[in-house]
Amino acid sequence: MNSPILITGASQRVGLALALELAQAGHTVVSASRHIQPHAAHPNIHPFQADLTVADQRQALIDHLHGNYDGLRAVIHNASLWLDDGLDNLDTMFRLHVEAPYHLNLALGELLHKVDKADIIHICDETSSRGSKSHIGYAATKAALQNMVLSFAELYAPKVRVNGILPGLLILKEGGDEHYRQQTLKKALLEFEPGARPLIDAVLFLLESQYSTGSQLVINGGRHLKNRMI
Ligand SMILES: NC(=O)C1=CN([C@@H]2O[C@H](COP(=O)(O)OP(=O)(O)OC[C@H]3O[C@@H](n4cnc5c(N)ncnc54)[C@H](OP(=O)(O)O)[C@@H]3O)[C@@H](O)[C@H]2O)C=CC1
Ligand SMILES: Nc1nc2c(c(=O)[nH]1)N=C([C@H](O)[C@@H](O)CO)CN2
Repeated sequence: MNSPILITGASQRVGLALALELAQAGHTVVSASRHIQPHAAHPNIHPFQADLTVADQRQALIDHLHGNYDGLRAVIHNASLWLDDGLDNLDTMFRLHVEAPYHLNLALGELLHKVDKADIIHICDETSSRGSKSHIGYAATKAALQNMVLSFAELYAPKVRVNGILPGLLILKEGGDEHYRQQTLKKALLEFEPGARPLIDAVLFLLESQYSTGSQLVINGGRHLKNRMI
């Protein structure tokens, strides 16, 4: 059976590392993002160019999956923009973090139900459960993404498991200064920049897991325990 894993936002950084790991393990990966990167080439990775904030392009991805594959092994919602606050940015992040996963999950349910075990994984953020005064809109739209884990887990059980991953720091934004880097690292008990590995490990765990649905895996280096008042 021809049942790939769809990863949104796999053109760079964490999503790309995840796509390569799954492709090297023998999975077919459909990678959907706005840009197609030559360095992301792998015979098992099938790139699909789409801006997922645009309804027609999102629908083209859905039609492509229905037209070319018999089933879907997993959908991983990784595509994201970490934008500053502002009305336009809030709208863009709402369309990417909420509207796109909502429509994709509903439209791809039939394909997911065609395989024996299927997974949907929402890549959220630890700020989706505690807020962020510097990225209010980002945290709020990721919170909605986190909330949809619960609804879709209930809707699609038992055949499709739906889980969330809440990372703290993975990879710092390029171009940040050393002071910002040190300040950010110090926010966790484990004071290093972990890269994509913790998220890849969490995805591999969920893909193998038989008994997790509607759950949230937090990978934040113990950030919630740092500088506690008591
Ligand atoms: N980096 C970190 O420390 C942390 C990351 N996370 C989460 O982990 C995930 C991976 O993080 P990271 O690798 O840093 O994310 P990046 O911001 O580096 O990459 C996000 C991906 O989303 C894609 N994307 C952005 N806009 C759109 C769009 N409109 N349509 C389709 N694809 C889009 C980008 O590709 P393109 O530009 O080609 O469209 C890119 O591949 C994200 O969900 C992020 O929120 C959570 C906590 C911390
Ligand atoms: N889509 C993205 N989301 C997030 C990013 C990013 O670069 N792209 N970065 C962060 C920060 O690294 C943060 O965790 C530490 O300052 C959060 N989300």
